[in-house]
Amino acid sequence: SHGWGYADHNGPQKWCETFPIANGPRQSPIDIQTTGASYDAKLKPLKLTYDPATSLDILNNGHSFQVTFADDDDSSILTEGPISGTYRLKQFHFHWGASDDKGSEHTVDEKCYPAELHLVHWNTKYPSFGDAADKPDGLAVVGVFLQIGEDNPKLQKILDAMDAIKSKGKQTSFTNFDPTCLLPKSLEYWSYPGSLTTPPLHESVTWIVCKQPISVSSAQMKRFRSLLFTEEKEAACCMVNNYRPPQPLKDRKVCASFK
Ligand SMILES: NS(=O)(=O)c1ccc(C(=O)NCc2ccc(F)cc2)cc1
Ligand SMILES: [Zn+2]
Repeated sequence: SHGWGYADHNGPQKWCETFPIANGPRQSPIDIQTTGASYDAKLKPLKLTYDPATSLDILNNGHSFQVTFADDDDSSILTEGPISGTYRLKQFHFHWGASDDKGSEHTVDEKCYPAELHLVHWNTKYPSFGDAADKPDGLAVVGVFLQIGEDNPKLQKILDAMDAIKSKGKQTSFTNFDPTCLLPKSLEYWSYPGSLTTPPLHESVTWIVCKQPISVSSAQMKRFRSLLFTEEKEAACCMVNNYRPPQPLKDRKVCASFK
């Protein structure tokens, strides 16, 4: 199993052997040091316009599970915020830990959350996601932290679909889902120039990390952890700790949309 993963033999500490950009100047995630983030009055509020008709299916890709969207028109888009132009929603996915004390990719003053949601968008100045994915202004990912609290009813449809995508490569229809329901009440955010947090680690992402988390219960987190990294025919390995640790900030500034 030569492919990258999250185990000791193929995990984040090894990715630089195949993807040297892993040690590049604008890698993600990072630890967001709140006192170092500067309020930028020029930053606009995020504008997320999603059409539930664009949701297609849910897939276990062996690294996470993702809900994929039709992106052949401007039905589900991100505009305003720190970006210029229009970015189309391609997919969303999560990262999480083996226990509630870890799992997020970004951290806030070294605080970890049990999970992090990523809504992945690509810049329509390029013809497709694949074309945008390696351009410095190609992608914009909205990150939302999950914190342990009450059962989150908005996750129910996702959790119910998990039984059908337990192992790597499994996929099932997932229609009429509006990811707006996964966003926190406040869309105040931090933003910084970064990268994909998994190989190929392209430095093409404008990161937009929401300050306010959404809730998930411990029981719901246990269901995330029942997914498998492995294919049906392989020895089962639970999908947990599928997160990259924070990377050096280097010569970057984090800006804040709020005081
Ligand atoms: N965790 S994250 O939000 O930073 C993230 C988002 C998307 C991808 C991705 O699409 N990878 C496959 C891929 C990458 C480049 C391509 F050109 C084609 C497919 C990876 C990581
Ligand atoms: Zn991600």
